[in-house]
Amino acid sequence: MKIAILPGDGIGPEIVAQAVRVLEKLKADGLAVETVTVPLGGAAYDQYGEPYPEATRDVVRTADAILLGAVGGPQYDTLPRDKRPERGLLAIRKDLGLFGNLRPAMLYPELAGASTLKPEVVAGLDIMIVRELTGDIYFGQPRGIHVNDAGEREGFNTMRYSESEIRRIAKVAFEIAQKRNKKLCSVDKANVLECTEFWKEIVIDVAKQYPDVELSHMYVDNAAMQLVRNPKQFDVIVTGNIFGDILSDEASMLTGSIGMLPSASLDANNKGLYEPCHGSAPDIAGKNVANPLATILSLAMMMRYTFAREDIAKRIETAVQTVLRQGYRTADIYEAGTQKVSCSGMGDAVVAALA
Ligand SMILES: NC(=O)c1ccc[n+]([C@@H]2O[C@H](COP(=O)([O-])OP(=O)(O)OC[C@H]3O[C@@H](n4cnc5c(N)ncnc54)[C@H](O)[C@@H]3O)[C@@H](O)[C@H]2O)c1
Ligand SMILES: CC(C)[C@H](C(=O)O)[C@@H](O)C(=O)O
Ligand SMILES: [Mg+2]
Repeated sequence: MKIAILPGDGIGPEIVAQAVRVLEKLKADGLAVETVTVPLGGAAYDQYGEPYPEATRDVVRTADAILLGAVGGPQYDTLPRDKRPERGLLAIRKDLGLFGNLRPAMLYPELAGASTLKPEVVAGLDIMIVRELTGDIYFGQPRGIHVNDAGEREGFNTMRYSESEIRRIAKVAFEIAQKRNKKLCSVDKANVLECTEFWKEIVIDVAKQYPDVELSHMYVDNAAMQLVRNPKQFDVIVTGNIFGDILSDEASMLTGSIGMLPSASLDANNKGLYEPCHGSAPDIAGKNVANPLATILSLAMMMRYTFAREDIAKRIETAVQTVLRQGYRTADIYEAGTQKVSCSGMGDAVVAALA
């Protein structure tokens, strides 16, 4: 296994360090792992003047899988847009064709009280959000900020989806639904946006190949509401890039904290980039208080999806469950009666639980 490690910015290096310790433990137990660490985002800009430099590109293109922390920070927000950390992240996703973004929102029973929702609303929650990751308003041309015909400054982006882009993500979502509870909800804004009306049409067509999956449709505004009203009505959700970005952050809070939500970004051959759904959290960076579990759980997803090592994925997930059962909590999921630990303290606990 050749794994590229991209710590990134803010809390990125702190949380990735804990996942790397898990990897080192697996290596000590006999797993053949080779890692290479390269910068992305602000860290890459600082070193190379580019958020996705050639040195990083060369490594990630030949790696089997990539583990990323997070990118971004206020010190980079005034750079020209093409130099910003977030552009580096979009560039790596596009460059590697990572169109299928899986964001599972699962509640560990031990964290039922950490959710801001009533325990009975979230108990047993297990949703998979399938977010399209290389299209939509994120990449559509034209875009920019210009002076319009009326002489006024104007910002604009373009929402676009081609038929093949919709077909391939719908296929991923139907196949995941087939392996789960066979319920797929496609989220759109077909009542207003032609682009997503087209999305809906194509998803309905793809559904003909999956008669065993029950397909439903929901407008994104309603979906945002339903996710907090009755999240357990969902099994798999498939949606475009921008709606998926927003709904997955919303879903993360159902699980107790955004620090719990992992993700996989896959290409057509299950080569993947694995990262927590959250950002670089500049407000807590450098304090050793961030929750590393989303990153550690992202490593579990890597074992499952890229390396087809369900046994190792389960081993990591079981270790996470064990430390939660033992009562260890980082600040974001802390409740009275549990034991508060630092980011590296949580890493210690997970490594010990792996033994
Ligand atoms: N995939 C990515 O790399 C990614 C994702 C989202 C945002 N960003 C970038 O991150 C920067 C900050 O963005 P933001 O503040 O909107 O979102 P954020 O996810 O970084 O932080 C939102 C809030 O959640 C908290 N939080 C996030 N992760 C946590 C963790 N592991 N443990 C404990 N608390 C955690 C933060 O402290 C903050 O209060 C921006 O530059 C943004 O562009 C990057
Ligand atoms: C940082 C940003 C480009 C990114 C996105 O919008 O996809 C982030 O919010 C995410 O969810 O991974
Ligand atoms: Mg996001």
